Amino acid sequence: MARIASEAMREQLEVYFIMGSVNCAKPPAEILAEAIAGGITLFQFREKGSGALVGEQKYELAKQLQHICQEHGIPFIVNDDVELALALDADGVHIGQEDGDARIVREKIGDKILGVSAHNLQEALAAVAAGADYIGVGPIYPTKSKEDAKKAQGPGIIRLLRRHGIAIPLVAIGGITAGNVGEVIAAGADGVSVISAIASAPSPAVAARQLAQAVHLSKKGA
Ligand SMILES: Nc1nc(C(F)(F)F)ncc1COP(=O)(O)OP(=O)(O)O
Ligand SMILES: [Mg+2]
Repeated sequence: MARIASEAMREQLEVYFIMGSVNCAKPPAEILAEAIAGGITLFQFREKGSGALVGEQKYELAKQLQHICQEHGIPFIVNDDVELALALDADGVHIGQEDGDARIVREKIGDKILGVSAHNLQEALAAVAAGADYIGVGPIYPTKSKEDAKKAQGPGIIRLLRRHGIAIPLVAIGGITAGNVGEVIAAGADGVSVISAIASAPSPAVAARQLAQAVHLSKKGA
């Protein structure tokens, strides 16, 4: 298997749903199936925060959600837990600045998708050098989905990275809604990643569809 091509990665990043059991008021499998029906393009299993599952229960939930993704051709990414990603033969992993050395993770996962969080130009340059396939940049807007989130930077950080020649596929994260997708794509993001905008929506399918429409509209206009 070869590394994913940049163009394919950019497309997959368009509507990137991130979720774990703590984000769900209904069964996670139900929410994921609805989100897929609404048009998400990529899924990240992020089992984290107070009350998150661990051990066998975490593994079983991951397997259940991975199966749903495989049934619909949606790539399945695991947050933080590289060993779990390898055990499941997941499509990739996402790591942050505190989750270990991206170079070592790249060696461990071979050609699987590697996503790395970046909050500034130095971290973005390091992620590119380490062999990341995409970077997650944010939080762009204030978020309640991540207990230890850094200060929101606004879409300007995306513009700054692009202006300094960061050309790698880039997804914006943090407080994203259908209403602010336009400015994030206009700033140079290839897509948006959300947790509560879909997981907490009355209809995850409608929420996913509105995000997808907003991204496509903004990309056409970009
Ligand atoms: N999980 C993430 N996914 C993305 C993605 F690009 F995929 F949208 N970007 C950023 C993060 C945040 O990653 P990290 O800083 O390690 O915090 P946590 O492990 O609590 O999520
Ligand atoms: Mg992390």
